[in-house]
Amino acid sequence: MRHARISPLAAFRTFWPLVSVNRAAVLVSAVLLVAAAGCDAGAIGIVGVLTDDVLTPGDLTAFWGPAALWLGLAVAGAGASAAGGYLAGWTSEHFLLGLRDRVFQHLQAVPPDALDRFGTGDLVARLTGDIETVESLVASAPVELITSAAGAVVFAVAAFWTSWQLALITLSAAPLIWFGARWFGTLMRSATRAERDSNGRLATLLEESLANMPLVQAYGRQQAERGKVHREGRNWMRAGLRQIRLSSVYGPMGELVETVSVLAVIGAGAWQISEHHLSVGGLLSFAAFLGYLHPKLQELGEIVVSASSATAACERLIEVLRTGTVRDDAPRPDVPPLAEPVRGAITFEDVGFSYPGSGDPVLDGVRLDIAPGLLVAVTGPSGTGKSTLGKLLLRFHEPSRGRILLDGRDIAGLPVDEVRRHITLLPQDSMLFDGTVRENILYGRPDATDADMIAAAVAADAHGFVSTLPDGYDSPAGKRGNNLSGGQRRRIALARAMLRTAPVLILDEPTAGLDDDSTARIMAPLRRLTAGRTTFLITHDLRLTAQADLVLHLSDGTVTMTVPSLPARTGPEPEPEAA
Ligand SMILES: Nc1ncnc2c1ncn2[C@@H]1O[C@H](COP(=O)(O)OP(=O)(O)OP(=O)(O)O)[C@@H](O)[C@H]1O
Repeated sequence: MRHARISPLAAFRTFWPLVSVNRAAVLVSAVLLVAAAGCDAGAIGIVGVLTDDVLTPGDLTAFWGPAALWLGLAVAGAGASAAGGYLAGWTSEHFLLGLRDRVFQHLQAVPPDALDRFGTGDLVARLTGDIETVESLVASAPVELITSAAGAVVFAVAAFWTSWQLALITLSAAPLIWFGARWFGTLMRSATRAERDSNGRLATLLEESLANMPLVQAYGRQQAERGKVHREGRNWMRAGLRQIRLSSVYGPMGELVETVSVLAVIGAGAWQISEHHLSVGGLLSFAAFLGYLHPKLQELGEIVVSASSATAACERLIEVLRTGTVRDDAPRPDVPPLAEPVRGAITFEDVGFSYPGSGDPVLDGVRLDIAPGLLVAVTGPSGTGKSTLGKLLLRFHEPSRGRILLDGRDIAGLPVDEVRRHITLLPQDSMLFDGTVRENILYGRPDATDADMIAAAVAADAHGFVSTLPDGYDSPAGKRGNNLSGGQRRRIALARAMLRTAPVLILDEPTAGLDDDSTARIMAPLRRLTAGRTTFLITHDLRLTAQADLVLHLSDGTVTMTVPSLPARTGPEPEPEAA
């Protein structure tokens, strides 16, 4: 798979405006770090003075002035370095937090199926490792670049001031370091891209394998799963080793260049001293400047290398940010806001839909007119578009043609949040969170009172079993609700849906996977939930179809509508269990 390639500068321009960074903090930290480098340079200059004025003549009285100045510079340098370093770190951490929030916010607006192509583990890798790498390029690298470049300039000027001939010899290595860094940067970038992609694939594999552990163990497939994890782990290791090989060559190559340059300086310095163009103190100062200048040049080279390799992570994040979100323009002026209370009348006007990238229409010219409060069973063979109908209602996707109306308003012209506020989805998978039972029920309406919550649990036939849990509503549901049985999870999900007061309901196979007893237990709560709400009940279960006011049968993209032979909502509404 080919990836869009971007330069470090383009990556910086993409990500820098995404997060509001405290620019004053960036500037102050850079100034402080440059000041620290200035103090170091000043202190080194004093080495030469001490050598020539104190050590060579053996004059202790000349020691105290330069010594006090050196100490003062050391204290000021340490203070500036500590404050500048902290401020730079503070900016980086805030940038990281802001960028992760921003990318996560984008993901929340992407239709759920569009996220599937990444895989959960890979998305986690992008939101953690890749974001940190982007931070290193966009927030940390500019400060490092400014301070290293300023440090290099300060020490280079000081070196020129001491001996311009020796300084020229030293700086002749700079172009070598620069081109070397560019070349290594290109190699590191492709190595990093391979490493990040492999990391994402391994994370997805691990996530899937761990989530499916009951199946893996029950089918005795542990060895096969171990094999898959090992193979992907080996790919990751190889990609990591390629990075290590490159960086282990880059460091020593820089040191080699430095050694050659130092030897040349010592030789030329010795010749200058013999010609009386330079004092021993001057050569010592120069050597000390060199000791500081070379690391700065090396740092600049490393910034070039790591900036190039960081673009690989930038590309992976840009892929996420370019994944299309649900269109949520400003409300269309021709669509008046919904009149409260929303009744839940649903109309499909000649609706057609194809998934992006697949030519065949899933729905083709669907026309429906559903009066408020009707229970509509949606049936049809697998893959005929029953769930797709619900996704269009929730605006996870937009119809390719036609319109969907809620109480006569085109939902495409209303804010997405407004549409979803009036629709409750009860997905096939109960989707509980790792919190308490209370938190899971209140997810439907966080500001509901305890009395409302308990009333919803009673109506969902959940109150009885919740009361027997050790901590009642404060008992942990476990990861994905694992502390509860399948039927109990379903009833908690029902209570959560009950708490929402939305007039439209989408139930996706509410009895799938439940045995007869559990199905029988949720029938009455289901009828209470659907009462008075326009309900789309996606189901293959004939017991549920028989309860409906209308049955929609999907086939070949079109819909036929029938009235079930057994009229449904007749007879008294079943009473909820006693609280
Ligand atoms: N995200 C997607 N991208 C591409 N095609 C999709 C996507 N989701 C579903 N489809 C295709 O659209 C068609 C309708 O899918 P949908 O899930 O709506 O069917 P369904 O009637 O609900 O099936 P089932 O009864 O098996 O749940 C199927 O052919 C499916 O392969």
